[in-house]
Parts: sequence; C-alpha cells; structure tokens
Amino acid sequence: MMTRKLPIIALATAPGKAGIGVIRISGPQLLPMAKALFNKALTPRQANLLTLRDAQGESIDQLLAIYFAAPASFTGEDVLELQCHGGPQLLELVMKRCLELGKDQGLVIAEPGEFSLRAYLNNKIDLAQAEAIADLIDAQSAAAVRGAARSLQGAFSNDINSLIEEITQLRILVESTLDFPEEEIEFLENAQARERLSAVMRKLSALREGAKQGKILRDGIQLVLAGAPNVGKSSLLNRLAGEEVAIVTPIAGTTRDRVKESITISGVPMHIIDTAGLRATSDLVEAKGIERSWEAIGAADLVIFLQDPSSSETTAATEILELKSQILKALPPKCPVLEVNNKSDLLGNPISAQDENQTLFISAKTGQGIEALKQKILELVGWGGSQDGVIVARRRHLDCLDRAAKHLDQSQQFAANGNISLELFAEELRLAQDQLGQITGKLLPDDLLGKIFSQFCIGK
Ligand SMILES: Nc1nc2c(c(=O)[nH]1)N(C=O)[C@@H](CNc1ccc(C(=O)N[C@@H](CCC(=O)O)C(=O)O)cc1)CN2
Ligand SMILES: Nc1nc2c(ncn2[C@@H]2O[C@H](COP(=O)(O)OP(=O)(O)OP(=O)(O)O)[C@@H](O)[C@H]2O)c(=O)[nH]1
Ligand SMILES: [K+]
Repeated sequence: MMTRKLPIIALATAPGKAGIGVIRISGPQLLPMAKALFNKALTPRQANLLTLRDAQGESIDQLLAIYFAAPASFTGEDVLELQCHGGPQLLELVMKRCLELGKDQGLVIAEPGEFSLRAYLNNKIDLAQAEAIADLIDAQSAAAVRGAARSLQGAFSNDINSLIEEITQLRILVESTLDFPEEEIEFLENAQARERLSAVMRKLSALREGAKQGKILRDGIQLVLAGAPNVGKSSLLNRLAGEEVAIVTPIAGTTRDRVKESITISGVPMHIIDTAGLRATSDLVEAKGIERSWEAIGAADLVIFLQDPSSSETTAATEILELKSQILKALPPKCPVLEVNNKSDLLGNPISAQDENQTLFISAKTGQGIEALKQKILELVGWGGSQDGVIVARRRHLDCLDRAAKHLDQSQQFAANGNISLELFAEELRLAQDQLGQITGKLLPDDLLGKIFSQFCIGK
C-alpha cells in the first residue's frame, strides 16, 4: 500500500442513502481522466455542473465536479471530486464508470487512510495532524471535536516543534564544546545549559499534562460499576445515562451480562459498564456473567464499588471487606476505586453527600448525590476541569512524550556536578528529540505508518 503512485478512487461520504454522495479521486495526473469523463475542460477549484454518461452516452447523473490541480489539493496530487446524488446504486454506477475510464492510468480503489497518507507523504500535513483528522471523525463529544480541530490546525505539532527546536539549540551548543573536555563545568555554567534544560523539561511536562487530558478526551473513560447483587448498579447506570438502559428488579442477580452505555460528563466521554453482581453462585449463567464482571474490572480506568448500607444482608462488614480486597486485586495498575453508598433515601436521617471517611452517599432512585458523584469521577480520572486549549492525544503520543521525558531526566543527570559527561548529555538530548520527532512523523519506526493509516475509515 504504502507508496504506490497509481490514481486512487473511493467514496468519501458514508455509504447508504443521502442527499449527496461524494466520490474522490487522487493521482499524479487526472486531466486525461476528467476529459474522458466529461469531454469538457474543468475550471480548477470551482464547482463545475456537468453530466456524467455511460459508454452508450446515456446520462448517469448530473453532478458537480471539482478539480484540484497538484500540488494545491488535500493530497498534494491532482484531485477530482464528483459530488453526485447520494443513491448507493447510482454511486456504484459512477464508480464503475470512473474505473472503466481510468483503467489505462491504473485507477484502483483506495485503501483506508490512503488519501490522508498521501497528504502526509506530500508534506501537506504531519503525522499528528493526520491522526487528528481521524480523531475528528471519531470524536465522541463536542469537546473532543474541538480538541481534534486544534490538533489539525497544528496546535500540538507547533508545541512539539518548538520543543524540538529548543533542544536542537542546546545540542548545537553542547556539541560545539565536546572537543574541549577540560572546560565542561565552565561550559555548562557559561551557557546556562542546566537552566535551559530545566526550562525545556518544564515545557515538556506541561505538554504531557495536556496530552493526558487529550487522551481522556479522545478515548474516554472505562467506568465499571461493581458490587454485590441488588446494591443498585443498574439503577445507577440508568440514572447516569438518563434512560432505562439496564433492567432493574428487586431480584438479586438480575444483571447477567455486562451492559454498556456511553455518556459524557462535562464533555468527557464515559463508557459505563454495569456488571453482574458479585457473589458465589451455582447458577451457570450467572457465574459466566460474574466472570465477565471480573474481566471488566480488569480493564477499567475507574471502578465504582457500590454498596447498600440500608440492607443488612449485603452489608456484613467482613463480606464487604472481602469483596473489596478481591476488587483491588483484579484492578489494572493505577486504576482508582471509588466506594459509593447507594440508597441514601432509605437511611432515615438526612444524609450529607459525603461522610468523614470521604465515602459518597447517593440515591440512584432520587438522584441525590449524583452531581457530587460526577465531579468525583472527573477528579479521580485526572480530568483537569477545563477544555480550554486541550488537544486530543493518543496513547502513541503519550508514550513518546514519556520516553522523551525520561531521556531529558537522564541528560540532566549527566550535567550534575561530579557526574558530568557532555557527550552523554548531548546523546540523551538527541534521544529525547527523536521521540518528539516520532509524534509529528519526522522520524518513524518502519511499520508505524501502515499501522496508523490502516485504522482510518475508507475514503479518508
Ligand atoms: N469536498 C471536500 N470537502 C472537504 C475535504 C475534501 O477533500 N473535499 N477535506 C478533506 O479532508 C476537508 C478539507 N480539507 C482540505 C485541505 C486542503 C485543501 C487544499 O486544496 N489545499 C491546497 C490549497 C490551500 C489553499 O488554497 O489555501 C494546498 O494545501 O495546497 C482542500 C481541502 C474537509 N472538507
Ligand atoms: N430505595 C432505593 N432503592 C433502590 C435504589 N437503587 C436501586 N434500588 C432498588 O434496589 C433494587 C436492585 O436494584 P438494581 O439496580 O437492579 O441493583 P443491581 O445492583 O444492578 O442488582 P443485580 O443485577 O442483582 O446485581 C431494585 O429494586 C431497585 O429499585 C435507591 O437509590 N434507593
Ligand atoms: K437487581
């Protein structure tokens, strides 16, 4: 796939019936094909109202064609867009006609992400921007859209590039004095190398913080509701979702399988998973469900351990402690657990939303304490509270930033008195820079491009 030069074609709009359907073609030289399709010269970058005909001269569609001449196009190649009526059968015919007439030039159906890949390879966008396009399309909340749009405009890339630039300046300084080893201490002091490194590290740390927020915005949070049967997990899911997505009954063991629902809390996508109540059971179906509960807990970003202090049967303190320790063992590393007491409406005296042990009290039934719970959830998953200036980010970006930070830490150690090695100092700077370069695609491991672009949707 990666670097073929043949012209490619794909449906750019979603498959299915719609008002309009857009077919997009990109290639090194599309004018002959355009001529063959319409028998007419197209004005570049302008809507041309034309009739497309089949081999027999019968009209297939009256459409708008836009021709972009290389390099002034999305991909940097010639691009021809056919904005047709949006019928699936019609679009199929148009596609067939194009493939027929483009045969001599080797026109082929595009692979997922191939248009964006070409835009990247032709330096129209960098890798972080290409990823932002996919994230824009996949965005799960309005805040995620804004974050992806910022990245697409280059906000993230610019920050990365200016960091790379500062490291470059520092490297130039260091490398120019490498040949005079006896002056290392003096050099470090005169050039304020340590101060400059600290400044770079502070910037990187701010960028990592922002990227963590951006990862939350892009991927959302896997929030698992766990606990004994009948404590009100399904009721809480319904309350958070604002609709009856899970079955609620007074019968313990109602939920037999995971029920998932995606919502947003303050613009943060939350994938809430209601699980089968955890208890020993001889019921085979229930046991299977409980197995899945444990799987969900093992893949959570946050677990709410829900309890029902109004019920004597489920609140035997030892049982709760036992269940809690099982949950703690099943959690992924660093995943927080939030203990929440449900059914506060049954507890007689007016209950405040939080007791002295910081345990939250809520009522899934009345809605009491739900707002406080939502705030607590955001706090625990590390959401900074503001969407201003947030960009979307991926695991890949976070990993690169983490590795860059490690290298800067190391380079700082090689600038410490008693341990100075300018050579290693410079080498670690270079390694940090390489990691940052991977984010924008300046420097890439071999198989990465294919991996990233193949996850794009078709026609993008
Ligand atoms: N119909 C249509 N709508 C679309 C796209 C498309 O390809 N087709 N896009 C596709 O994702 C996005 C728009 N992205 C685009 C990015 C650059 C250029 C372009 O022509 N760039 C030239 C000229 C720039 C200029 O004149 O300012 C260039 O970069 O040289 C076009 C679309 C969203 N909407
Ligand atoms: N009074 C009161 N009853 C509640 C509250 N939340 C849930 N219930 C009741 O508790 C019972 C069990 O609720 P569910 O939501 O099915 O509990 P669950 O934890 O999902 O149960 P399992 O599916 O058995 O694991 C139902 O009768 C609910 O109406 C609450 O906040 N107050
Ligand atoms: K129940």
